[in-house]
Amino acid sequence: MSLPFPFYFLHVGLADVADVLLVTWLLYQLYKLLRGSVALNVALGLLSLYLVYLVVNALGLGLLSAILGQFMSVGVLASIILFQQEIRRFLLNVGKVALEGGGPLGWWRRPSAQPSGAPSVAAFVEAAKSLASKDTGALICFTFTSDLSSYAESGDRLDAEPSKRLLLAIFNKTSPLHDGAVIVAQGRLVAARCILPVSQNPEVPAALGLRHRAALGLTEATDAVVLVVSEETGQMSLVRHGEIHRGLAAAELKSRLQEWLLAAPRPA
Ligand SMILES: Nc1ncnc2c1ncn2[C@@H]1O[C@H](COP(=O)(O)OP(=O)(O)OP(=O)(O)O)[C@@H](O)[C@H]1O
Repeated sequence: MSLPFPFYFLHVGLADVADVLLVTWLLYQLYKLLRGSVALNVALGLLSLYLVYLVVNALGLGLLSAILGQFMSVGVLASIILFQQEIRRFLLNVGKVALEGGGPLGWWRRPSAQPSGAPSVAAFVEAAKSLASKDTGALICFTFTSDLSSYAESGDRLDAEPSKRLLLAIFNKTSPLHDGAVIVAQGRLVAARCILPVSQNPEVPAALGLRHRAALGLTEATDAVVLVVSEETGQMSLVRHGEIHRGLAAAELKSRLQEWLLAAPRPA
């Protein structure tokens, strides 16, 4: 069925309108899923390449069109490889909703039934101070819009209220949970012993070992803020957007963390 307002050369039917609305909704869900991660930049790069391909094709530039066409023909396979983390996360969420039930909207990134809002920083700062004074290492990641569930899955699930005592118990050198990172989301300790992606940036100072490189790696790929306590030097650092702020005093750590956690966008 055609609408009563056919455009000049287009015949717009109701099915076309529904089609466009569905694609818009899908693209919005995709944006929400990728927002805050490098995958969004990759997706935008691929989209730009596809638009160039369409223009080149329409202009009839044979050679360029053939070259870009080669990329496009392997596009689906390349996308699966490039977005394997996101596809896995998406399928995990679909499976979770199928098992636990829930409405049709927001199923892509349904927030957990945890209290929302920024976590109180006092417990983290007090724990960091105490760990630093005993030269005990720690790695604590605060997540905002980026979904860190794939990293949380690499460790042990906790879902606990953050407290200084609990953080000290986790990072105690004799604790089976002390290795790796703790992930904090929506004011809860989600998981411990998590493995983070290590930064490959050649400009990272050689003095920084794997703990600091892991903090940098995560913040290069996501909008997380990471608190690091060095086992070697007892220094406290904060990492955000792939940048490290080292040797912070407790007061500075507290004010920066407070500022960053409050300024950060909440998940949709
Ligand atoms: N990819 C990773 N994800 C999470 N934690 C990691 C990762 N790699 C290393 N770690 C943690 O860092 C510890 C090793 O730290 P390493 O001494 O190499 O780093 P560092 O940056 O020099 O830190 P420190 O100053 O505390 O010694 C490991 O025992 C582990 O707990």
